[in-house]
Amino acid sequence: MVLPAGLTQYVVTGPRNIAKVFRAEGMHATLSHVIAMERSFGISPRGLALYAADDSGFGAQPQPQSKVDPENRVLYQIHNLVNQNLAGSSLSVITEKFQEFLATELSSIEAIGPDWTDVPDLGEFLQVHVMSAALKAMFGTYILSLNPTFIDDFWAWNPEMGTLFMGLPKWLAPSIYEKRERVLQNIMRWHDYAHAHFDCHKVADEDPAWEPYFGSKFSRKRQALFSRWEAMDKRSRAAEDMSFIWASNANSVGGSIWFLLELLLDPALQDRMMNEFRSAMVHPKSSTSVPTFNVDRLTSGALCQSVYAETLRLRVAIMIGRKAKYDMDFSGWFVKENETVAISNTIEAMDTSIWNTGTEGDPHPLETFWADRFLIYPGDKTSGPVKRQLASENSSKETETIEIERNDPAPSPAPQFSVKGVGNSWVPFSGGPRHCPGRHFAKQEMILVAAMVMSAFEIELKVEPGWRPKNDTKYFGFGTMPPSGIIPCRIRRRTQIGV
Ligand code: HEM
Repeated sequence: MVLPAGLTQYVVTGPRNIAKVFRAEGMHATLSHVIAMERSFGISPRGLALYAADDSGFGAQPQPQSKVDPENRVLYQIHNLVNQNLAGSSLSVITEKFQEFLATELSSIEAIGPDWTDVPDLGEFLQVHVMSAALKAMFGTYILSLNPTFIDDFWAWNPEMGTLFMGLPKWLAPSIYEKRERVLQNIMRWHDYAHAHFDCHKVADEDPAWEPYFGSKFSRKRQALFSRWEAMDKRSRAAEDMSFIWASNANSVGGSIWFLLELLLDPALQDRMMNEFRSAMVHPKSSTSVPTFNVDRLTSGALCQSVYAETLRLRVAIMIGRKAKYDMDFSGWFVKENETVAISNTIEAMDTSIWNTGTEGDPHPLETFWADRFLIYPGDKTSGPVKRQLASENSSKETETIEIERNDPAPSPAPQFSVKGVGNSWVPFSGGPRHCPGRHFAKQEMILVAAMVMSAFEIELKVEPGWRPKNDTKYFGFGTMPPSGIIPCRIRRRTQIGV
């Protein structure tokens, strides 16, 4: 495996071994987070020293051998803050604002009216509008109004994130470092302005849930937390926010592009999906404005969830690193204390001994997208994510314990979404104490984007018959791989929303 100098790792495979890695007690997170902060996000030397000194782990209690002052548990404290605020009522505010901004953004694209308009690249169209709405929801409107090129600058730097991580020196690629610098300078400009106009410590119940300077209360809490450490100078605060903006946008926007593409490539799937979208639609203010949705209803739709899960199964390729705290046994393979291991979500996602690959008459190889892979149809033993033989083993175990009451209602004919039996094989968000804290928002964002765009617009891809997009493997190992190349299409506004 190609790694930055000094890092060697073993790749751990199989659900039982994956579960062992995710269990907190035997594993540290690796240095890769600190390496990324230095190389990809350009943290200052002082900030880097603060991060590198944090050997306390991600548990609520610091590691017993940890030497860092509990006050300086920077990695744990930032992780914890994100985890607490990207769930529950704090997340609801952000999601609400995301919908509001995306609806306004899509409603006001003047170039697209009732007649077809050529759009050179669907990917770029979504990168601009989805990122704009997500940034404003999370961080307020000034981050963009002060930096009109922010979104272009971000997407110009994004493909180089991995190259920087691998340690490419500045003298060999000064232009890549300039791209990184532009994003950092944009964030610093926004931080200066926001701090000059609003007190980031205003995070009490009576303080606004959202304002235009910092955006969400969560964003203010981040700034207030950073201000506790002297070493978190201007550049380090900007680098930390840049890492967050990357973690959220590079992954979710790529996922949103794929979700929408799968619908556009399959008209029958599109019809089925529109039914789920319509049942969760909150009617728009006017016949041409973009509708918003009841997010809980929308994201609990069985087909929506299956398409979302299948999209991430196929399009996310991440290497999740951990370091052994003591000698460990993985099904007869031994890893010594302090050696590093990695999990590849792609290896697990392609394991034919675990996953359902369809039937002889209706095959669905794991390399291909199957919208129904995560759906269990009542009475159909060939359905569901788990390979048939394993599924019947699981269900015979269940029938031993579940007694059916005589008056039980007949089973619903509707399919149910399920990840039962593939929990440690579907791991695009990692797991254990470092489970991606943005996973709830990522799911909402991807499904909302498809629902809002498809309800407001008709889109026709301008591609050769039989064209299938491919993953851009430049991003392999770093998260969601967007489709490679451009996706020309034409778009027009629906005259009747959602129909
Ligand atoms: C499809 C979308 C996404 C995927 C596949 C994804 C995946 C991941 C993975 C695999 C990790 C590393 C966990 C580890 O080291 O074990 C991670 C970390 C992280 N993700 Fe996500 N993510 C996504 C969306 C988001 C979103 C939308 C946000 C924020 C709104 C977010 C915020 C973060 C943060 C802050 C971390 C670092 C956590 C820490 O160091 O404690 N992610 N993500």
